[in-house]
Amino acid sequence: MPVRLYLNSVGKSFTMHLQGGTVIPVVENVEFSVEAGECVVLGGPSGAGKSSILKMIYGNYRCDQGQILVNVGDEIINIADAEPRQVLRLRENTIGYVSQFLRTIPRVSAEEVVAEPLVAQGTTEAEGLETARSLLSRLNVPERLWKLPPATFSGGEQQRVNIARGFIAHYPILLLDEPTASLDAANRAVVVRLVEEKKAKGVAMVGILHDEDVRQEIADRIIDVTGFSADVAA
Ligand SMILES: Nc1ncnc2c1ncn2[C@@H]1O[C@H](COP(=O)(O)OP(=O)(O)OP(=O)(O)O)[C@@H](O)[C@H]1O
Repeated sequence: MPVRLYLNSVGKSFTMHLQGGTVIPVVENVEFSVEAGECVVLGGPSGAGKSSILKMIYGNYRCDQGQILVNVGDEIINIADAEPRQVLRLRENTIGYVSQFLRTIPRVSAEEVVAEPLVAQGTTEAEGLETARSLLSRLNVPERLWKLPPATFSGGEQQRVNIARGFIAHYPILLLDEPTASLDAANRAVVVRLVEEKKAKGVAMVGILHDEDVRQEIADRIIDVTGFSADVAA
């Protein structure tokens, strides 16, 4: 299977400018690749750097060292030195992010919120909404809510709207940031199936999943981030 994502000697530290420039080293020499159709789960204790690695891949955090290479058609792009405009383009067509938290936009209905990334990729509005409704239904979001803005939804309902939004579009690379946290068993099982469907389509995934059962079901490989610890004492 072709490699879709390759992290080469990636390192990250935070400089706390308001605390006299204290430097907090997080990870160094992070090295792994993810193939099409594979789900790699980042493991290790709290504070080991799992979220930081995911955020660097998504271009939210700059990495200080190394390369984060993604395959885009015939091109290889290094996210570590990509321009912000290039990062935004990657987020439209190449890298998706499924997280627990929904940023609600006032007056936009749940089905439109979900359909938006697919419509942005060129699908018609009608088809986007139809796919959105089918995902909302699979994730057990009650039909009476589909035309309402999610701002007033319960925490769990908002989370499921966000999961539907994260899975709807076609990205060759998908980042999973605790997508099953606080879901009930039925909806966890739906997420597991959605991940399996993405694998079958050749999507390369990197995830943070604390739920042991879900991890067992979807992880093809677990990478312990502790091995990349940049602890100054080490
Ligand atoms: N924006 C930031 N500014 C300063 N320090 C940060 C920032 N983000 C993360 N860190 C620090 O980097 C280290 C790794 O954090 P990170 O969130 O990546 O760990 P994690 O393995 O995902 O932890 P958890 O499982 O608890 O979410 C922590 O010591 C954290 O305090």
